[in-house]
Amino acid sequence: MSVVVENLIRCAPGSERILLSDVSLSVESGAFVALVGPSGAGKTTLLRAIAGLDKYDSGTVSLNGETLASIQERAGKVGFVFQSYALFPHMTVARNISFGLDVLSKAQRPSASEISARVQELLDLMQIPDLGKAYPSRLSGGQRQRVALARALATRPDVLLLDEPFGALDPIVRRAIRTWLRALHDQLGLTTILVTHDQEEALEVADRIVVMQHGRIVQNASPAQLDEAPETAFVMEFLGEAVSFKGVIQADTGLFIPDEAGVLPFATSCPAGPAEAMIRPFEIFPENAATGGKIALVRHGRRNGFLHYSAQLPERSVPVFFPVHTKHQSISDSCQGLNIAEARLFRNGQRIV
Ligand SMILES: Nc1ncnc2c1ncn2[C@@H]1O[C@H](COP(=O)(O)OP(=O)(O)OP(=O)(O)O)[C@@H](O)[C@H]1O
Repeated sequence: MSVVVENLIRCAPGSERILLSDVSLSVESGAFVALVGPSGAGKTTLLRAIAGLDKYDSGTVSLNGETLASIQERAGKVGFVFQSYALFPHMTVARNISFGLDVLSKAQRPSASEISARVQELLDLMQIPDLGKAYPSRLSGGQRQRVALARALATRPDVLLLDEPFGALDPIVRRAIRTWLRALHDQLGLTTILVTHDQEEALEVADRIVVMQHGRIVQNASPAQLDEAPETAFVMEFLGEAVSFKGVIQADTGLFIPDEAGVLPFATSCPAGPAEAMIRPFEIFPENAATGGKIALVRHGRRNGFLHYSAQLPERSVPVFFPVHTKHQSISDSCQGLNIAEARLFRNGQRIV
């Protein structure tokens, strides 16, 4: 089921403060979209608007081309899960899962035996087949979140909205559960929108990443496009560690000339003028690595699949990462200059092309 948001505007109740500023977003049926951005960017506000939980001042939200104005109309089509598991502590796991079905009107409600079969099917799907009779207090964080997901899926929604569902889980469980969630999304043919603070999580599970800032969408792209061509310096920094070098693009030579000594110029087809080159530490290449070079390379250790070094420039040191399979011996303790030709170029915070 596709989700289309058009020109959504929402002000804080009773004030002029804009929470969503003309937001438009189109999510294809079957897509897995991650909404990312700094705290207060408007991610939850947008998700709640899509869920029909909050009113907005203008704009439309449609599901499969149909504008739906209230949560009642959306019940069953949209399932949502929040960070706080919000399970009812006095109900068993099975009752928690069937809650959305139990509260349906008599005409809509499946029979008791259909409900219990559905609950068991969901417990199996969530890989917690034996927990139906347990109470939430007995469950681990990961199990509770699976129950919350099962509850959201009980009405067989087409759209799944997730607001930081894994925020409270430890990193190992978090990694396992997100891989499993992506498989579940594919298996059930859902359209999923996930709000997350974890950029790595977003890049790993989503087909598209929507970056929000100040109540607006600043970029909506595939993970590869976002990495290759971030629209703004903010997006570049937000999605991972980045090093910035100020400089100027020369009209006559077509070279970006960095201000700092020890950083090598590189050719660009971008228009001349002042610019900022931004690059990931693993894209920086120490040129003419040799003992006795001008720039010392200091090893710090190994993290996230990279050997972490810093290059000691005259005014500051900058991180330089090498893939872990790089042989120690082949990394010299100094170099003649840093090659930053892989950098993206920005002017006034906007990428120049
Ligand atoms: N009902 C409300 N009344 C007034 N301000 C609100 C209301 N709901 C949200 N806000 C404000 O709107 C802004 C966006 O909030 P929102 O929760 O959508 O951000 P977010 O991107 O989800 O942030 P986080 O990552 O911290 O959850 C915040 O500044 C928040 O204080």
